Amino acid sequence: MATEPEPTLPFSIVSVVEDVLQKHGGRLSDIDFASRKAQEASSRRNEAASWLRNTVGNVGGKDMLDEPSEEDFRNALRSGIILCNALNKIQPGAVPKVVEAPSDIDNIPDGAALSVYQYFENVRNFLVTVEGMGLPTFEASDLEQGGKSSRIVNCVLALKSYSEWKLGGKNGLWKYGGNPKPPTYGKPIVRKSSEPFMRSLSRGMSSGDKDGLLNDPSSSIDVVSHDRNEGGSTASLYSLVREILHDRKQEEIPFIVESLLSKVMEEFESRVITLKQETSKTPREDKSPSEALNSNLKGLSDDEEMEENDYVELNQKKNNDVKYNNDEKSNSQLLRQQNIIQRQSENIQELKMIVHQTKEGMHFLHKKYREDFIYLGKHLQSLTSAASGYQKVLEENRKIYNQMQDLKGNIRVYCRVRPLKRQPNSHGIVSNVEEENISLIIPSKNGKEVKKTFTFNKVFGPSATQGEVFSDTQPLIRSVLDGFNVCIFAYGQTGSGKTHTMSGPDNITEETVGVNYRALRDLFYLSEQRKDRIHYDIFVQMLEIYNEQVRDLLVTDTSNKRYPFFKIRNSSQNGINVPNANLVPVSSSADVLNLMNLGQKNRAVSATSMNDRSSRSHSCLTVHVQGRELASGNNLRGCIHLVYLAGSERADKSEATGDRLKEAQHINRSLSALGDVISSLAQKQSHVPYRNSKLTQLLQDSLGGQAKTLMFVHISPESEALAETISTLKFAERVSTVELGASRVNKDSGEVKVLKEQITSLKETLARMKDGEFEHLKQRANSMTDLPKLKSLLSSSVPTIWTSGGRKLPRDDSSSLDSEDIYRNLHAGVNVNDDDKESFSGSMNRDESCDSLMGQSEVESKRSSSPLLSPTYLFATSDFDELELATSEGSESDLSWQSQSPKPTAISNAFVSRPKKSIHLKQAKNLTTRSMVSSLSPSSSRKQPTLVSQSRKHSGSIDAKRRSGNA
Ligand SMILES: Nc1ncnc2c1ncn2[C@@H]1O[C@H](COP(=O)(O)OP(=O)(O)OP(=O)(O)O)[C@@H](O)[C@H]1O
Repeated sequence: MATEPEPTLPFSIVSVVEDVLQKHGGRLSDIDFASRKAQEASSRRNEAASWLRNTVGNVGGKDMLDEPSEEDFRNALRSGIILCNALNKIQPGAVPKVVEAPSDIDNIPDGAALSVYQYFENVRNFLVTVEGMGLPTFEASDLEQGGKSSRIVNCVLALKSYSEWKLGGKNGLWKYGGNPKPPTYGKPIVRKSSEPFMRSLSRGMSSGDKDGLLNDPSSSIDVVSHDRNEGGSTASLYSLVREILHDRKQEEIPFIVESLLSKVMEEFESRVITLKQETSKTPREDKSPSEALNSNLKGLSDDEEMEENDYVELNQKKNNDVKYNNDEKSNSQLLRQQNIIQRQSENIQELKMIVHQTKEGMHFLHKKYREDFIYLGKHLQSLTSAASGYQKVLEENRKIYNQMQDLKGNIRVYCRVRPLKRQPNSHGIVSNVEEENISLIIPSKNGKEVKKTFTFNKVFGPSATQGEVFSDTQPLIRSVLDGFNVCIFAYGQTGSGKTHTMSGPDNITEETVGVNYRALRDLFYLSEQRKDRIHYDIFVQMLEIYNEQVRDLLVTDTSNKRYPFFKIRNSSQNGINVPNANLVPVSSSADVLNLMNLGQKNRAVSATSMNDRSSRSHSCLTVHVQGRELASGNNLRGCIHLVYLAGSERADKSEATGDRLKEAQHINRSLSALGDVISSLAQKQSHVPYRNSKLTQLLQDSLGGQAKTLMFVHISPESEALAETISTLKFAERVSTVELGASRVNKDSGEVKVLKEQITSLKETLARMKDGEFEHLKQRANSMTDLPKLKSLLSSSVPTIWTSGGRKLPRDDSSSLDSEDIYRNLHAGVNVNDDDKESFSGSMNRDESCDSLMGQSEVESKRSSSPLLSPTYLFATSDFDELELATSEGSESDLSWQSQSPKPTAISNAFVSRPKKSIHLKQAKNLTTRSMVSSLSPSSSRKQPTLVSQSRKHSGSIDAKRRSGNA
């Protein structure tokens, strides 16, 4: 069985003894040996007395005291009885006869001498026996006072030792010196003699023979044997011991040695305890670097974010530490550390794996993100292009929409017939109302009734609702928000229903509300619908033109009766022609209606004999729309004019005189100017006479160009209003058919025939010319069917050419003239006599309304110089018979003017020659009116060759027709 190697102490026993000797050696010399000796003697005596008492028991009725004094001890043993009994106990019969003490021993004083016999016999027997046993003895005198009680004690203790030896089962010869060990450390070592000890000690000291000391079995000081290999130390120890003991008495040495050994043991034990304590606390408090490293690594193991570099660094540190700890303990620690490192390595590998996976995940996400980004980019691109495409589509839609509006005609005329008033002796003249036609029953002089039909873009009968009337107006509102200018006129004789159409009746309901309100409602509704694309700002102006002066109707301070007049500036960039007038921002149709009410109050209204609400001025409500496209930032601007034209009644019927007559003249003049402008626009003339009236000047931006014009023409169905009705309808129809005729040129081959008839008419006119200057031209013209040739011929022959407006054109401008110009100027060259001028002046007052409707007012003075330009003339040329009937209820001067006018008659004759009913009425109106309007302004010369060439193709049929007509 393998034995555990004893742990090696970090200190030697020699060093302990040395330390004790050095510490306590000096003090040992001061020990009180006397007292120690007395103490020792007392202790031994007590031991002996105790043993005797236990062995012998009560002797003579007296027990041995536990701690007897020296005297008590001698007295108790003086009789020799106790001693003999004790000896007999150990060795029965050793003393065959013991002289007992007398029975009255209690009466004998302790110090009294016993009988000699007793004394001698017992003590002598005892001493002889003991001596025979080889035990120490004493002298009998020692039992007496002054004797050495120590020898008695030694004898008793020897006897005790013998007894114990014998009781231990030992037999044979007992030797007192055979007792090897002292009973305890604390008890003094009892030797029979100290000499052997001292001898052996001295011998060892003197000879240096350690064996002598070691071989002494009685020596209990064997500490040196442990240090026998410590040569130097042992020598110094000897010298120390010698120094301490050399002056001591023999009997003191055992005590000194005993004390020293006791101290040595104490010192040794304390050192061992200290060592144990240090050993037990060292693992906790004094960590080695490797242990500290382990702790660090453990901490790091918890940290999953430990960087690899840190780990390498720590690993190096650890390796260094491993080198530092190379003992077994360190090896175990190293093992633990290696385990930890292995775990850490595994953790790191795991972390690396996670990092790798995370990196791959991130890479994947990054790649996916890039793909998504690219996809989104493409998607966004497609969305952007789709959005821009959408914008383009919207723009295209807007263009198409407005082109469609254009195809309908930039100038559209709607006719509305008011319900017949229930008046006595009043009957209606409207016989029929269709989609685009209205027929009147016109009484003739001979009692026959003639049916006259007029054609418009739309005709609304008396039963038409407000909603139906507005339905065709609605598309124009959208155009306003698309950036177009729109102008809606309400035209007609006073009391014919203008206010009803535009505003509604007095008691307005949702159904009866007029065009104004509906248009504004749609305007705001559409602007609200478009607000995510376009932001609109909407402003309102309301102006009045009274006696050719412009007033602001949105003034709130009406205390000043003298309204300021405003100038019209058509050069403004923002489309606001009267910048000084109030321009009120609005956000709802209700705002506009409130402003309209204000304007209506401010409007100059005066009673007339025909209608107490008849207004004597034009009023114009203008809604300006400014939009900003949110996507592109583009701005657009549009406006809508809602125009109430003043009543167009004839001056004689309204019994106007004085101021009223002046008002009527201004009104008619401005209406005439409006007719001129519309006619010019319809013919696409390069010059449009906007500046001939405040009305046309104000509406300049909304008449012509991309602007859209809608005219509501109102007629009264009563027979009393026949003349006004016919005048109104003729003007309206001319406006309507002129525009539609222009758009139908390439569609209607029937026009070719009419154009050819125009040429024929020209030829016939020329034939009647008496002027010798043009005689040869007439002859040549008669032989010509090619207008360009005619034109070039005329331009080379005529030194000065006058336009319809009376402008004098230079010769080099003549190339721009067409056949109509030529035709017109041919007539302009005719001398008109004074009678003609007067008759014309007279006819103006007579038929002011007709004058205004015919559209010739550009230069008042030029009018008289060229009767051919008179509107009255133009009407007469188209349907002379009807006009004659219509105006038959007028003054005689009308008829006389017409009859006195030779040129209209000449022209009308040309048209009378053609069969009136041979062409569809509408077409006939269009063509006839076109021919008349053509006489006012030049048409496109580019179309002439085409028309002429067409005329050539059909010349045969025309000639045949003419021949049949003549026949
Ligand atoms: N389509 C219609 N249906 C029913 N009543 C109508 C219609 N048109 C006009 N009226 C009525 O005829 C009368 C005259 O109409 P309105 O006042 O509109 O004429 P006006 O042309 O505006 O006259 P003025 O030029 O004098 O202002 C009004 O009482 C009106 O209610």
